[in-house]
Amino acid sequence: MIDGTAGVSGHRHADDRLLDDPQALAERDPGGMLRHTASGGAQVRESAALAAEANLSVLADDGRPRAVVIAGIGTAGRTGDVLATVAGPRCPVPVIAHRSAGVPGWVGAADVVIAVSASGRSPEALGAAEAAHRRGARLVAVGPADSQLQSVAERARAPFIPVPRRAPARASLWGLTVPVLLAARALGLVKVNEADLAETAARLDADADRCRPSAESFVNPAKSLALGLAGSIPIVWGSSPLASVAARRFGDTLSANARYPVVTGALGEAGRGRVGLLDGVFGGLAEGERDIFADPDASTGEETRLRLVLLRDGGLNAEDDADEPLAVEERRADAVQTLAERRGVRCDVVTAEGGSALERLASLVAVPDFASIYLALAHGLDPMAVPAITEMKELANQ
Ligand SMILES: O=P(O)(O)OC[C@H]1O[C@](O)(CO)[C@@H](O)[C@@H]1O
Repeated sequence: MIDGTAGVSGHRHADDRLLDDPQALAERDPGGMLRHTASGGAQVRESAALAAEANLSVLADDGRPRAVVIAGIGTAGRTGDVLATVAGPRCPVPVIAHRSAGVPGWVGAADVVIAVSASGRSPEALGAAEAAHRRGARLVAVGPADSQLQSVAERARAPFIPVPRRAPARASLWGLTVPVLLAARALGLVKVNEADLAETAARLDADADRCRPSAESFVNPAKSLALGLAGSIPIVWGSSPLASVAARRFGDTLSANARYPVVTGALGEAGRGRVGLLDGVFGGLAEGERDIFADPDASTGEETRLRLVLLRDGGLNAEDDADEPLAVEERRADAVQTLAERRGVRCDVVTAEGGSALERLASLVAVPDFASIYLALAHGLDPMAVPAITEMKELANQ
């Protein structure tokens, strides 16, 4: 064994039969990542109720802030990106996701800091909460009850939303996101109403049902997405700012759960540069040399290829509320699909559904979340325990 691989197990090639064996799935998922991920709808309802009990209305006492900083790392940091995209380009104040300890130098009494941590003890969220308090900024904190973050919030007399801890943090995206959105709503910065929350929760429930372990690969969109990605280098592009947040989230879960390298981002940006990947060693050049008669079971792993996942916003956002005209986003998404087809690069498309921005985001996140777990399981990897993260923390002494 190579030094440092203790605790690392799994197999290089995905075993697709595992995915249709519910007992094997359960054995390989001892921490219950599938179960935790299926709780997205329940997390939305629970966090909405917890936020209603916290006194968020005090946030509005000092009027509209100059800026809102969402401080946290990993999944907690992603909630800042979600807020920025749900608030949209018409948001009257800057919404900034901040991922290092402390707060930006300009933060002061005119600003609001939302500190988020699934464990309630990340140095980034704690450092930001302390700094916000010192500088007289309005503070809101989101984390588990009785955590260090709660103590800082109490010292600062700041609202605290006690979101129950689910390990790992990436299984808590919805539980952490909803309080952030509701804090911003109390400040008058986003329009998220009770119906949006209920519909988002229902959407997450329905997707969890479609992606349940007992649903076989040919009817289960997450299992088929996972099997399509197996052995590839995934490229995940979002057609709109909202879809690009979902793309980055898929990058988080593909890396942490399935341990796949992945390129993610916004199609608008990719179209001016990274789209060139489709022509390269893992794209058109590999596809051009592919022997279509070769036995796929005899694969050596040397023919690693790109697989494009396109997250399309579906054309539901009102044009006057968007960064770019919808038609431009749609044309770009059609164009990249054509490009991939011309080069033989396979492409999966997930199209957003639902009325509100939050529900559309949920519809782009849910199936990929499950797919990342099924991909891990097909490789015999425990999607929850990531030895490299633990080892990294130990070595860096965090
Ligand atoms: O949400 P927390 O507990 O502050 O942790 C931040 C990040 O650090 C990790 O625990 C990894 O160390 C991630 O799982 C998490 O998203």
